[in-house]
Amino acid sequence: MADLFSTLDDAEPTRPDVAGQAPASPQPVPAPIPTASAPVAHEPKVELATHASTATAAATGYSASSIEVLEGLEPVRKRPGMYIGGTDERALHHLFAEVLDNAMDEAVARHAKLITVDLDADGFLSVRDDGRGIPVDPHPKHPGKSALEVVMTVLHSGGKFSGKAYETSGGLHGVGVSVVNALSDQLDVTVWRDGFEWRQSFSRGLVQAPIQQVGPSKKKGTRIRFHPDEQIFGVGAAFKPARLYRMARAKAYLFRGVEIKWTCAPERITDATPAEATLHFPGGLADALAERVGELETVTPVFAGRAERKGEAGALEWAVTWSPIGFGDADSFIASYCNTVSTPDGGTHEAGFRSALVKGLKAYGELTNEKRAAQITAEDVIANAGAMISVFIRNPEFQGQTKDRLSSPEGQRLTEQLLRDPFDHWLTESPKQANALLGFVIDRAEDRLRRRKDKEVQRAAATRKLRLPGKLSDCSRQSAQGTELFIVEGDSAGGSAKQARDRTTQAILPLRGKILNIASATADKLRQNIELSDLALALGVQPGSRFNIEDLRYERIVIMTDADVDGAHIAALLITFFYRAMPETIRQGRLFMALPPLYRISAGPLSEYARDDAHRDELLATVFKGKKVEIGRFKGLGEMMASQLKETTMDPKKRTLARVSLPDSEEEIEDLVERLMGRKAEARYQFIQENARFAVADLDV
Ligand SMILES: Nc1ncnc2c1ncn2[C@@H]1O[C@H](COP(=O)(O)OP(=O)(O)OP(=O)(O)O)[C@@H](O)[C@H]1O
Ligand SMILES: [Mg+2]
Ligand SMILES: [Mg+2]
Repeated sequence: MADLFSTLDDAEPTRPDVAGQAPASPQPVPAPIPTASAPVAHEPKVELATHASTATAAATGYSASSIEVLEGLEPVRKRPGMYIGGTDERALHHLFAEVLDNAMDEAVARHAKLITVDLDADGFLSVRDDGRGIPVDPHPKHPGKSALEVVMTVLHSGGKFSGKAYETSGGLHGVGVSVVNALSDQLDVTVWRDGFEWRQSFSRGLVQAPIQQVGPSKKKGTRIRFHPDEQIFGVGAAFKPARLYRMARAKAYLFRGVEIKWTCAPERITDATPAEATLHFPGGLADALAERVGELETVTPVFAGRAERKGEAGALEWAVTWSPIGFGDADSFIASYCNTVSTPDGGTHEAGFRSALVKGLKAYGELTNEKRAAQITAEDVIANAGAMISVFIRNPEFQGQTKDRLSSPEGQRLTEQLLRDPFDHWLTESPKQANALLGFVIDRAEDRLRRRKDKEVQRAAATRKLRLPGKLSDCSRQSAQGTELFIVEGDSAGGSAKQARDRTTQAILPLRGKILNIASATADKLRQNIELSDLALALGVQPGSRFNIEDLRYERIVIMTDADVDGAHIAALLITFFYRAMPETIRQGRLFMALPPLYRISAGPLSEYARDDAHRDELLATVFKGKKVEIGRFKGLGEMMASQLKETTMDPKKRTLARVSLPDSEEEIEDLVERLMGRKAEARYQFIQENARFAVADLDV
């Protein structure tokens, strides 16, 4: 062993740190420490090492021959995840992003004006631009190969490393199109350049034939036509026109100097995606945001603009607005881009954006003597903002090849720098909108501070007297009067409910999974059920004989589950639990069911929620009669936005609750419980389906 170690030291004679860490003196070295110039001492040891590793190899099957070096594009096919983030639908569409990014780089460098995207009937996707065309002359470092072939088959080959051929490009690794090539069962490149048309074809990254000069041509540009490999993406994997169209459209908004022509074989389209479209948006991000915001009422008009750095490359375009009720499917959003590459995970440019907004608002607060502005944080500014930002910088750094997050510090510096002045101007220019925005953001800050305080009070209260379950989000009011506990199915619905509630009077307790089937459970089992004992804790009562309605910590108990069969089952279990363990809650009319809607029906600006199929049909026949409607079905509470949940189900001013009541005779009750809870799953399922809204729930509040 000792010999082996010294051999390892020998192997790195140039590493000073290793030499420095050699055992301290005194060193009774039997032989001189071998160096590179002492081959005699060296040799036998190398042999020994070989010997030793062979012995290990025999035992483990792991030796030098186990270490593979993947050649050419093999690594891409072996580990696609590293290059395109997986092999799922998102990864598949990333192939399009790579090819489109390259065409867009040509456009942003002002060499191309027109990009054509076409998905044909056979599932081949073509992206063509009228730029300079990928160079086709022989590559100096790869004899016998054209630059085109090198670009297509060699990783880390490209014209975007030096900044000479492109100034601010989305491409930077020299990997993108070669990865697309590796993962396509067929890929054909056509280049028009220097008076000729050239072609070359590949399959799974391998050249099918040498580059071919097809004939003279006056055109210029590049076309990449490819078909994703089913061996990689799975049989039947295919591009989704809607997704491609959305990506192309988003791209066109990012550079007004480009026009994207979209065509798609009609037989591939299954939704409202157009078969043909010309995408050209001189209004840029301001238009993109206006379209996304639509008719929503906003706190201020859209704040949008563009700025460039003087003297060196670097530009910013932005558009932002604030909506008190969120933006359809989210309370806030930022769509960010760097060099036209979408960065869904954000990064430094978003940080710079937030920081410019916070600093600007705080400065404006100081200017107008609004002291409360001092407490604003980025969280408050962004909480209800809808924003789009696009930066152009030199040599950006992203995380990974899919470029989901921008990591160059330059992103923050540039964004903050270029946004500060215009934002300050915008604020001071129109005090009316500035004050509206500042007031709105201060409200958010105060909400946040109140929440924090609530939490502290809650915690203090919990340690002072009762032991409350950790997942309970209690309301801040101490007395029971006017308060409600919402028992919610699952953590995600719990999250939405927490956002949607009125913190003063509404408490939320999420329950996980299906609770125990009470009707058939023994008393012991019942006590052991954590979800149920948490529920009793939250209510402040003891189930069973020691129950005292005076202990109830809330005026109302509201069961809020999804409007589906599973939700109905959970609700049935809970009602039975209350009936068995604390029937007084029902007798005194303190137990309720929330009635979340199942559908959202809209036609233009008009929208209504429907509780169930019957309600939906009724609305369609009345309010929406003769209108072209869109019907959305909520899969669960967790899917609803906080604002929707509040409006439809939780806000005492707008919601409907159903009070749980008991049938008159004991007999009927037992029959109902037996049907709902008994061991006969069949009977229960049928009953719940027939009575999805519950026979026991009958009274509106
Ligand atoms: N449409 C095009 N027009 C002109 N040149 C192109 C085009 N597409 C690719 N190229 C050339 O091929 C090179 C390699 O493209 P590839 O997508 O593999 O890498 P990249 O764009 O440099 O970096 P990234 O891996 O970040 O995309 C580019 O740098 C560019 O020089
Ligand atoms: Mg590229
Ligand atoms: Mg390459």
